[in-house]
Amino acid sequence: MLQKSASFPGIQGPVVTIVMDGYGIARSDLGSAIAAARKPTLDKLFANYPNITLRAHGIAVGMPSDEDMGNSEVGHNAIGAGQVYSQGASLVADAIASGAIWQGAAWQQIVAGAKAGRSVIHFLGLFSDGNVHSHIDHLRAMVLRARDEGVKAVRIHALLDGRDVPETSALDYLLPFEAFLAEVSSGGFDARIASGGGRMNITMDRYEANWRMVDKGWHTHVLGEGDQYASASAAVEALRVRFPGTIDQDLPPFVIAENGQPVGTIEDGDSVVFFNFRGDRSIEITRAFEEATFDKFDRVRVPSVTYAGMLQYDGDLKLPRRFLVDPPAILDTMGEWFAKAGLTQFACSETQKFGHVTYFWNGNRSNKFDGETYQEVPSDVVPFEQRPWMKAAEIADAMIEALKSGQYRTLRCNFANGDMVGHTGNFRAATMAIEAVDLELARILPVIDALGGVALITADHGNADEMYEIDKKSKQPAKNADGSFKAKTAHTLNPVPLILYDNVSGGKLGLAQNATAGLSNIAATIANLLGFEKHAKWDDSLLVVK
Ligand SMILES: O=C(O)[C@H](O)COP(=O)(O)O
Ligand SMILES: [Mn+2]
Ligand SMILES: [Mn+2]
Repeated sequence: MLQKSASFPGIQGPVVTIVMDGYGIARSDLGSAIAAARKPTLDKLFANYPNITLRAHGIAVGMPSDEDMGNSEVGHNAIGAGQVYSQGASLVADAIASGAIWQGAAWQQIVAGAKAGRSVIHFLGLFSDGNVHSHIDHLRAMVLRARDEGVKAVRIHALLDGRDVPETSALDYLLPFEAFLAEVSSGGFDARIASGGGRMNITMDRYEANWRMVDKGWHTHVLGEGDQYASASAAVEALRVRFPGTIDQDLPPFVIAENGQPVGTIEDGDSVVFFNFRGDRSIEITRAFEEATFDKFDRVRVPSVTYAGMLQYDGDLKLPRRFLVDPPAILDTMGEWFAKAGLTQFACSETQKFGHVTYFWNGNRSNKFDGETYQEVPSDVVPFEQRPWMKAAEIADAMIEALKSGQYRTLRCNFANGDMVGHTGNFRAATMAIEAVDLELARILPVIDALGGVALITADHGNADEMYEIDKKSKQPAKNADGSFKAKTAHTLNPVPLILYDNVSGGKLGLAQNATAGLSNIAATIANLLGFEKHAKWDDSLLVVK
């Protein structure tokens, strides 16, 4: 049981955590949609309330190195668990480096399954080195291992990124990889890219926002239906001419064919590895491969395959059944321990981030703890640069209603705007996204005051704080040939804010900045605000009681 705090009785009213997804602290105003936004409420918060910065990238959130940006999964895991676990990116890299992955039953079944059939392994996943959902080096290692174990053919189904990496970088990955595949295709081994498309166009939907994407992906990868090209790089070049201005993540699907025949449809007896390690965008396609009865779209033909995910994406649902590397065992989350203490908890976001404040928050578990209530506001299915306000107002409505109901001791929400609009690379829309969040904070905070509560306002990682690519050499914003700035769609390496909105303690409470303060210190801070000591496993609280 969590112990009652000896030094602080806890806030009488509700304790609220607001995650502004993708809101980092920019190093420079140039290129920051946050600096360019009109945000009087946030300006007042930074000027008048205790606030510090938190590390939200790299080793501080369980990534392999400090070159790795943060992301929603590792960020919400660290917030919710109050601890830092080695995350998928690190676990897979380590399993490959040590060779443990090849000794595991899942890899051996993938190889044995393929050999019992046509001896084909399909590798499907996000084709970049973003290290948010996947890493191309993991794919390369698996192709080589498959060859060395005597598999006859591999087929790669490449989801183009442009969201965790520069927005038109697909050829930087495809051309060297095609050369690599050509080089290893000898002595009876045949390795080719068979299909692909932009990750926000096909296959990688999340939280059931738009099953149509998965439907299109199935038709592309499994059935081999769609526009045909001679190679993936030729497809990308042609699609860029046909759809000018379309960035990689949005490119339409393509199928690689020879003499009119797709080179890599997925057939009975094949093996399939979905090589993303992150779960949110892996679950729907995995369900399409694994579920016997399935009503999300017409699969037309369901090949009988040996299927594995890089990790298990949902431990509660056991999805997928077979996986190459064990996921981090995230234990003792604040959701669990607050439930054990009998606290009522409310979580809300719109579809695009709903799982972030529920499933990621609770250590990648889809089942609720006792006393938790979840509310999902359905997201629009549109390009978010066209609706930068997204569902911020509706999330605020839900939070205000939940607050006023008096039913919840602690509440949390995620505003998707800074992140989802930041990923479009549209600077103007991103400023509006931040302005929308600011407007809604101005609605929620007075309600918290009226109830005698407090709020922690923070973020999971940066995004809208850096909307221009930074040139690696000069460290300055990079420019296009025409002199305009190069739009950046990915997350940033910047820290995030932690603001304590407190009008009830009379200045008794503050936040302690220290060199290692990070997202994993938030759980203990919330526990203290609720009047509890932190769980022994959680990183230290940042709350100062004067
Ligand atoms: O999945 C995505 O949209 C991006 O790769 C990462 O964004 P998120 O980590 O904020 O979800
Ligand atoms: Mn995020
Ligand atoms: Mn993001």
